[in-house]
Amino acid sequence: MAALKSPSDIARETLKQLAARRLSPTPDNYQALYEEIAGSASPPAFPAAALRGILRVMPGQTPAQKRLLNQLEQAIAQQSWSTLQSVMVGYANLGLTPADASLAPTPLEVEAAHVPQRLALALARLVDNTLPALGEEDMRLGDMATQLVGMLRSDMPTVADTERMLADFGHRLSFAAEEQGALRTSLLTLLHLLFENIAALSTDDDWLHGQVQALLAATAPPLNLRRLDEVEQRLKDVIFKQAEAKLHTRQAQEQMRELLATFIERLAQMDESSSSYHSQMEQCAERISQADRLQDITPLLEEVIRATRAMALSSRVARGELQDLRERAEARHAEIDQLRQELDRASSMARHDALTGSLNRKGFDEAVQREVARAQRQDTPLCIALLDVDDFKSINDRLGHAAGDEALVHLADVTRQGLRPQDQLARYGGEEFIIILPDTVVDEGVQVMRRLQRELTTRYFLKDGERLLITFSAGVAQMAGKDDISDAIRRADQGMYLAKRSGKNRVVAA
Ligand SMILES: Nc1nc2c(ncn2[C@@H]2O[C@H](COP(=O)(O)OP(=O)(O)OP(=O)(O)O)[C@@H](O)[C@H]2O)c(=O)[nH]1
Repeated sequence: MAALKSPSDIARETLKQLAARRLSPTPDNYQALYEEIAGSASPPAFPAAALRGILRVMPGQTPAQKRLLNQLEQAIAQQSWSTLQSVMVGYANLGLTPADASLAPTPLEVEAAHVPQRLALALARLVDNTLPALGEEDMRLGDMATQLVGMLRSDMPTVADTERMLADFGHRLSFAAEEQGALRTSLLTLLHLLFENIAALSTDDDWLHGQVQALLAATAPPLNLRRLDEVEQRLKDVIFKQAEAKLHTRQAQEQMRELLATFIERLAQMDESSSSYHSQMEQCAERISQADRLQDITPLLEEVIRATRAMALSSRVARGELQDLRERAEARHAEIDQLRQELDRASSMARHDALTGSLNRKGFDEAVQREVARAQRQDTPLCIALLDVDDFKSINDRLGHAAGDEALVHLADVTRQGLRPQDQLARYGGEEFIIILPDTVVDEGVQVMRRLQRELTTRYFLKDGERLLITFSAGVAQMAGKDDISDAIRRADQGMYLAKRSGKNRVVAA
């Protein structure tokens, strides 16, 4: 700008500049501008010392704050008012305008704004696992879960989205869970009413009454699958007993009716034949008393013999009919026995092994199907371990079959206690057990089995004061991809066979 001589020119120019620079017309601004235009005052010194003092107390914990502190240091070093200005604006905008290009988040900030992948996947699994328990009544909840799981399994889900969607889902879930709780309670109430009703119908049957009382006790919360299994079995017994009682009553009534009808008919016949027999006898006796000659008596005697034979025949027929009735009653008895055997077969189809309380083959088949589906849905590993007690025959031979049974119960107890709640133990054959290990890779599965072996060395099986060490050989196999589970079981079996062959009390990964 050319030097201006007259003060009025300088004053005019100062007013123009105030407007041009959009500065407030304060006395300070006017004076500073006037001196600048007149060239009379030197530019103010840069307050580096004061700014350094401020620098020392400025916060610098977060990555963004550290970056701004660096800029402030540079501004002081370069005595740059514009850098200083951008630092101050940066501080003022911290947390307000992350989208501002000058405040673009650093990689660390980006990471902090996203949910770590492992946590996101664990959350997705948690949401997935809650759904079966909630039924399918609430479609909206299902949709929300699908969206939430989809977001959690996407690339870098943000904390903000996760927080918002989890809060919405949690809100809806609390309603659904409350509803499920109420449903459960009212179903249980209905079940109890049903049981009480059965009890009321069978006041004269002590056995049935006892069973119903046991059912009522077994269906009191907390419930679990095993107790429900017992309930199922008891209920089958009760139903059978009811059916049997009904059948018995009907058969007994029928037999009574038949017997009564036959009896009356026989009685009438007997009465008829015996009264005609009697009158015939009386007539014969009369005629015999009047007969003087033997040849007159002979035909009368023949008549007596004929009448007596007819009488005997009619009694034989009556006896035959009664015999036939008895045979029919026995045949019905055999039918009832057959029904009872069928019930026993049906009961053995329940899910648990009666001796050890672990799952039986049917229970295992159901459980493994569930776990395979879950592993495939969630893309998690699944292991199968097959174990067979070593030299079990010698325990039986030496201590008896009952002691062998107790040893199996001991092994099942120790095994169950050494496993996680989500692992499942099943009795696969006589002294052979199978374990489902969800979320487990083969090396971990082998470790689990070795830990069980160690556990058995510290917890002896005690029989009549004798401490017996029970050992087992095991094979462990991991289900691969979309494998058929029977492949994994077959491999585990091969592993177990190898463990036996290589000296027993071993675990082999297959
Ligand atoms: N007490 C009892 N014994 C059973 C039961 N189921 C099977 N067994 C017996 O278990 C024994 C298994 O014998 P083996 O197959 O020769 O096996 P082992 O003696 O354990 O020999 P290795 O398997 O080679 O270690 C047989 O004698 C069966 O009768 C059961 O429920 N209770």
